[in-house]
Amino acid sequence: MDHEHVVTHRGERTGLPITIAVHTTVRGRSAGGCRITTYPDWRDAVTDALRLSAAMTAKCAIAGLPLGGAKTVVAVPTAYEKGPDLLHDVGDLIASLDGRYATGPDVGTGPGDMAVIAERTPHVFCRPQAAGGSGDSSPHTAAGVVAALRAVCADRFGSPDLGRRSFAILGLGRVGGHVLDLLAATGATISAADVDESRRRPGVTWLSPRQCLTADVDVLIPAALGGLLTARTVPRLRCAAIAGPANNQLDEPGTAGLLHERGILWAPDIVVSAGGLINATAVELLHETPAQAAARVEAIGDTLAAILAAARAGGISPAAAVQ
Ligand SMILES: NC(=O)c1ccc[n+]([C@@H]2O[C@H](COP(=O)([O-])OP(=O)(O)OC[C@H]3O[C@@H](n4cnc5c(N)ncnc54)[C@H](O)[C@@H]3O)[C@@H](O)[C@H]2O)c1
Repeated sequence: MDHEHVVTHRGERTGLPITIAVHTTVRGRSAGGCRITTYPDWRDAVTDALRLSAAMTAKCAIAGLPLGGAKTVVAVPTAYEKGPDLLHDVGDLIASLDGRYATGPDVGTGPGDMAVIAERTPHVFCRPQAAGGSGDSSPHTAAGVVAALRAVCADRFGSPDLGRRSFAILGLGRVGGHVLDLLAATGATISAADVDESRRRPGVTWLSPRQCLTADVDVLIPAALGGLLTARTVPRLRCAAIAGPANNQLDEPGTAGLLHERGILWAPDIVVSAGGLINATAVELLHETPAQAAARVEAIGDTLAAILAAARAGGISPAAAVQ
């Protein structure tokens, strides 16, 4: 057993199976989001909690946070509408761990849900600012992405100057929209796509999602869904580098090798996407000032630069270097 503590509990109000997996608290208390979604069987949710909590340990360590990894996973029936009862069940189970674990948003939960969980336990991060939390994480995630883009451009093109480069942003949601604003301020050449046409922006070349994925640009920025880099899509790519906030961009780990063989620099999403987590946990769990938290987010650039340098020196992919 790799994990320090795993508990599956039937919620007293809802009867739904809630699993909390604490991977480790060796580096500090554990943190990780609360995922509420459907699974074929509740045991699959337990398996997911084990996998996701171990991944959180790696994410916190790479981000330089003195925290361990953990995760809450709740398996709900199809079309289930969550309400305060379920969130209070989750809060009670977190409270039973006496501060060893703090939760935040994940698939199926958002900052508003964190405020409801906080009615049962203080061990919550990423609540809305009005509820005493650090608020929307997406501007901080975007700041981390831009720090990562500078490191990518320095490594791939010999200069961190973003204004001289072209970018294609796939997904103009909360994070993608902020990244676009930050890049536009540098004078960079930007194209973008979103399935939602209402996200179209003036001054930006608008593409279909398919065109965006294969755009002839310096850097592709995946900012929508994961799983877009596959054995089928990699041969069609025309970008020189890829770095973005979307989680789980590779369909499977071996795809990093395909990108490396094609000479496309892929910055691991576990590093690039960490800004929101870093800011929220630094401010709410480690009680740092906003300036200290911002410095941690900015350090994503230094962390990635070191990974890219190690990859270059070893002739291996950045994904292999981050292992
Ligand atoms: N919000 C954060 O702080 C944060 C932190 C870490 C990682 N991420 C990851 O970054 C990604 C974006 O997060 P977000 O918070 O901006 O989400 P969001 O839902 O606000 O935005 C996603 C955008 O992608 C668009 N989209 C969906 N499918 C698409 C497709 N096939 N082609 C083109 N566009 C498509 C949606 O219309 C939407 O505008 C997600 O993968 C998320 O898990 C977000």
